[in-house]
Amino acid sequence: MTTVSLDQINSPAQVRALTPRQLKELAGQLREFVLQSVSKTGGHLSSNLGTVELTIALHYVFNTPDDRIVWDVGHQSYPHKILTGRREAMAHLRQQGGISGFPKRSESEYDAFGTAHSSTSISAVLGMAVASRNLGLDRQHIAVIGDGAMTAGMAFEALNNAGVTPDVNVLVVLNDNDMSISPPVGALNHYLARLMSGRFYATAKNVGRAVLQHVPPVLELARRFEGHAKGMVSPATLFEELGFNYVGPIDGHDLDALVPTLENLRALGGLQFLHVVTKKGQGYKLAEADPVLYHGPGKFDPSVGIQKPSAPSKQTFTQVFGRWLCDMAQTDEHLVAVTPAMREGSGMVEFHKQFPHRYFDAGIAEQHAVTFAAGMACEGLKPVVAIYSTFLQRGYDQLVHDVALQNLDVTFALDRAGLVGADGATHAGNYDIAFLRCIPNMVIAAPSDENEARLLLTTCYQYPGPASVRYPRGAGCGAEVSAGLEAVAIGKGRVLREGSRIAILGFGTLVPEALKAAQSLDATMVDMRFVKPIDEQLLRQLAQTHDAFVTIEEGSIMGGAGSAVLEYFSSQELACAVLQLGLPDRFIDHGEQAALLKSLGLDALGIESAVRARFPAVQVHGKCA
Ligand SMILES: Cc1ncc(C[n+]2csc(CCOP(=O)(O)OP(=O)(O)O)c2C)c(N)n1
Ligand SMILES: CC(=O)[C@@H](O)[C@H](O)COP(=O)(O)O
Ligand SMILES: [Mg+2]
Repeated sequence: MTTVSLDQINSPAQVRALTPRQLKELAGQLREFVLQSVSKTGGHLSSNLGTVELTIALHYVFNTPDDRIVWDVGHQSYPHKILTGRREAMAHLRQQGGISGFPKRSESEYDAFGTAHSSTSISAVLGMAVASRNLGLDRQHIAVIGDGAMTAGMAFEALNNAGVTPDVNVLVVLNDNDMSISPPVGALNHYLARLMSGRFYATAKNVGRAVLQHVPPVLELARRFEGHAKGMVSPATLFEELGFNYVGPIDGHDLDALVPTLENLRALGGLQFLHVVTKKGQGYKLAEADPVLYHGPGKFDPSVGIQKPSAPSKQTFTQVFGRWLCDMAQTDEHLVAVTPAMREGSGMVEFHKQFPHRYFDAGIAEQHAVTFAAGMACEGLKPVVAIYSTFLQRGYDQLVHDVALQNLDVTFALDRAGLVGADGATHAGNYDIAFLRCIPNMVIAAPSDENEARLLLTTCYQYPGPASVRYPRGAGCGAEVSAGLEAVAIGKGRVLREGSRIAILGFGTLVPEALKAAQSLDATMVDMRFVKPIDEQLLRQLAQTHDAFVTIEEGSIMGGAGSAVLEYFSSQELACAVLQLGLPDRFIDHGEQAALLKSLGLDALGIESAVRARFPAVQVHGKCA
């Protein structure tokens, strides 16, 4: 028998031509390739090591791309990318101009649906399945969803809808590795653990394999659904109650179990639910031992694993928040903190350790997290919801209807505001200023550096209503952070530099770059601190002494802080020229944050030249004539 080589596999059709033994060889090579490749580029490692066999089995059994596979979150889709013609492109994964870290329809016909925000897969495949049914197309639709992603309400909304949708082929593959990014939370996790435990798992694995070998598959499954082989499957699981045929749990690393089971399910069609058990980090001992650390590492040497940096690096905004949270919690016993499944990314590991009873991981459930905080605020607790800007999009109605409308005292720590780098457009926090500004009662703070972040967190926390503090991924200019818990006046900016004719109004962490430009232009530079309420008094004063304004923010220009300035001037019938700098009206793909900002003209030089181009008198004379 010939040996298979991953180098020669460029499409699933080639996978389908392999023998069972060759499929196993391929799995070994694919896993090694994923490890080597991610160690060079950085990316989501543990989840991908865990989906190698499942990916091979799915492409082997199903007729992709005609059959549709939707990868939930999509952070586990690297083996799929490699088998669908993107092996070489993996060298530029998540880099500017390179392929995305998530499935993307424009990238490949095999990427049936763009994902990255979790728990969308079942809704998407249900929609596709209805379309196939209505268009008379005979195809399969598969959602691969993790146990973490399964905790979101949206996944259950889709199951609920699917259960009463006639004549659709939907296979949900629950990839249960007993991990979210952090250890999983919630009662569903306990339920899945019960399904997996004891005799059910052992029996399904051993007896199931024997039966599948000796009994015609379709017949065997039909028998099971009639209840004649109930010892092999869990009786009346939640998923069966919702209208699916539940099969499993089976070992998701065992191709001999996966392939025939999937073949059976394909033959059956209709609503199928397959529970597979995998290990996050499978095959790389260090990741198996610490799947959290290896969830989304940067570059590392796989022979030694991730090492602690030798030199201390700059403090990130996330770390500033994490320290502030612990310090504030020490002084105020009413403080409670909520995360929708992002403990590590939001800097809450230490808070969880120190205040376990005041820490709440709501699961991947942003909507619930926001309203849960609202409920606590009603009763006198002071919740801090730490949430990525992009994920707050999921909790928008809850923010408007449950928090702001009732003017409840909830503080939102909005991490990953602005461009996020390697995750790209799906994760960019570009819209929060625009979507928060229009909500009555909201206070919106945009700190310009690390120390300002601490000051504004305290200020917003002390404000007895809904307030948000937005800060970006990574470090800022490296400002020293005071140890105190001082507050500043709400809605007041600070003048950093007095110049003439042109005033630059900075909102957030582009202020240091804008200040450099202001120096070259001899412009006034203001750190506005707040987008809402905006410092009207200062704007009025500046309007009397300046001819032109420049606003700058790491957020969408449309509806952003610059728009707030324009709205104020217009309401006062002040005819000031305003140049709005920020993020343009298009999605910005992955790439290194600083390089992307530069390419958008949002570094000091870019700001300066935009100002000179718009207000040419400055260029000629150094300032407006
Ligand atoms: C709406 C949303 N909230 C949070 C996240 C961040 N996130 C990405 S992967 C992940 C954990 C997913 O767990 P699971 O589905 O079990 O996949 P695993 O990582 O175990 O492979 C989280 C919380 C997200 N992508 N989307
Ligand atoms: C897939 C996903 O949503 C997360 O893993 C995300 O990539 C984390 O981003 P950070 O690295 O910015 O925490
Ligand atoms: Mg998981």
